[in-house]
Amino acid sequence: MSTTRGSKNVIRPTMAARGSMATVDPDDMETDNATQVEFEGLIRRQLELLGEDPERDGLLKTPSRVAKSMAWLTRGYDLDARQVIGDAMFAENHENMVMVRDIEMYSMCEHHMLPFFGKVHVAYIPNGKIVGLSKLPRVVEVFARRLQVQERLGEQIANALDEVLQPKGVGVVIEAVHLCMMMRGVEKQSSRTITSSLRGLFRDDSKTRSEFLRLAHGPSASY
Ligand SMILES: Nc1nc2c(ncn2[C@@H]2O[C@H](COP(=O)(O)OP(=O)(O)OP(=O)(O)O)[C@@H](O)[C@H]2O)c(=O)[nH]1
Ligand SMILES: [Zn+2]
Repeated sequence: MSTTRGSKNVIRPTMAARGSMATVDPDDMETDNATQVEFEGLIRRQLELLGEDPERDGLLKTPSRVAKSMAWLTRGYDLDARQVIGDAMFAENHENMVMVRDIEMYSMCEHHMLPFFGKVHVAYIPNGKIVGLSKLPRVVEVFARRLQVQERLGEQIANALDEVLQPKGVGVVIEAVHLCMMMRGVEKQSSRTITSSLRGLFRDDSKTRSEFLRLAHGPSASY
């Protein structure tokens, strides 16, 4: 389950941003100076090609802001699902479905590098061990924070949970809107894309599949 960008020169998030995603300052990005300078140069050139003046006051810090922002938005390349789950797996004989639904997700489509975002519903049936609930949204982050397509995002989440938890089944449903279909191109404002990735009993057992899809698509609770 190799998930890193490798050793190439890339703008990268800090160790803190990789390990503890909830608390890190998005501006707190580490990178080697040469990579940062090169990236900022590209953004400055992009501004010029857009007919802008990169020296005007409002744009002076934009290349550096964009570099930090992109490092943050793609930090999933430096994360690994197995590491994120760590040892938060506990022996437990729970034989029914466990589901965390309505997990907020922000990603970027690899075709236009525009955001797509929405909700992810993740469920599994344990096989002798359960996982810390917070780890399911963390695994979503590992794969969402990259250049993606929605279908692959769901498959990668399902594969990672299947591999690490070895459960009786896994189900992942993603409901998302794509800005590349809203603010440009076909300009459809209310269409949503729904994908599902099913493994084990979720794929092979119709009752399990129905229960999962009913729970995933049912109304959200309001607390
Ligand atoms: N399957 C899939 N397609 C996506 C996703 N995100 C964006 N796309 C699509 O990628 C396709 C790229 O098509 P192209 O014809 O190469 O690009 P384009 O001319 O910009 O396409 P339009 O968006 O139709 O203007 C578009 O149909 C997008 O809607 C995704 O997550 N999954
Ligand atoms: Zn797109």
